[in-house]
Amino acid sequence: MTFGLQPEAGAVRMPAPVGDLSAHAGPPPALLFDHVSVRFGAYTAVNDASLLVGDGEFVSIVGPTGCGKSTLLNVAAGLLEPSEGDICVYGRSLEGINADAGYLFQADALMPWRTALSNVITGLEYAGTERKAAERLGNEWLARVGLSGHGERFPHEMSGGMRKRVALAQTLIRDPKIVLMDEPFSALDVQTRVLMENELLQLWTTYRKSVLFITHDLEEAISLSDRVIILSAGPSTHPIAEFRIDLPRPRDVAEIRMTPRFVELYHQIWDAMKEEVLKAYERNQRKLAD
Ligand SMILES: Nc1ncnc2c1ncn2[C@@H]1O[C@H](COP(=O)(O)OP(=O)(O)OP(=O)(O)O)[C@@H](O)[C@H]1O
Repeated sequence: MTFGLQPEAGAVRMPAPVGDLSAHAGPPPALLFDHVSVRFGAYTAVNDASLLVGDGEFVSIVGPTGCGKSTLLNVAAGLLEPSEGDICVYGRSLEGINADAGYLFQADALMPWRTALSNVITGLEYAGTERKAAERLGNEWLARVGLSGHGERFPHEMSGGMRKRVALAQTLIRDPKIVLMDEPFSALDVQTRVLMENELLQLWTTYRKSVLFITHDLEEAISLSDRVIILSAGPSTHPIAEFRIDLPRPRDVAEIRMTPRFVELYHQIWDAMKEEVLKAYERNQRKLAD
């Protein structure tokens, strides 16, 4: 069975659950969800989910609201233990926090009492890096995310886009092999969002991290990713389809959205997703009526 790394060109719809890992060949993937289920009390949020992120691959997960996207990301981060199944990081079963992963959330996780530079180097400080060396590296990273000369600003003195850049530098300065991103740009205005998406792609091209990216936004998922995985509506979420995104790189996320191939992929993926979105919407309406 094709398991993600080399699906055929174009759209590849996979049966649910996507789960036969035995046929996966090649080097161990950065992340492997092996028949993962997550229950919160009697509620089954995720049921028998299997998926992988190859080394250096950019994979997005999309799905209806509340279906379990963040839950899967928390499992990958080691913040949440699966009720069943296993999560492997570069071939090794994960126990505790995923030390190979950096995490970027939707909400700002910057410390308001620290300057941009001081926020960027927080992780290095905890790791015991000498202050001068940490500051030198911190300034390099601020330059890489377009914030040269802004190191002394406090979070309240920066725009949402600038704060997001600081958060990105804060995550990448620790050189994680894997970056877990939970709707990192959803709070930004449309223009800033496009700028940040392009910057993320440039950084990804340079440093080739393995990325698992969660988003509601199908356009964002297609324009950034190598593969897009669709989750079913909750409860008992699991992958229902995956699509290889065969758009050329390097990409400009605004321009790529105008291309015929992008539009074609969008239609194919939306076709696979809309039934689940509708199901989730109807369930939410019923909950509100109860
Ligand atoms: N700690 C928890 N305890 C109980 N239920 C939880 C917990 N965390 C998540 N859930 C439930 O699990 C389901 C999936 O939640 P999750 O946050 O993973 O969904 P999501 O797809 O990321 O949501 P959104 O689209 O709103 O960002 C939801 O019904 C949620 O209420």
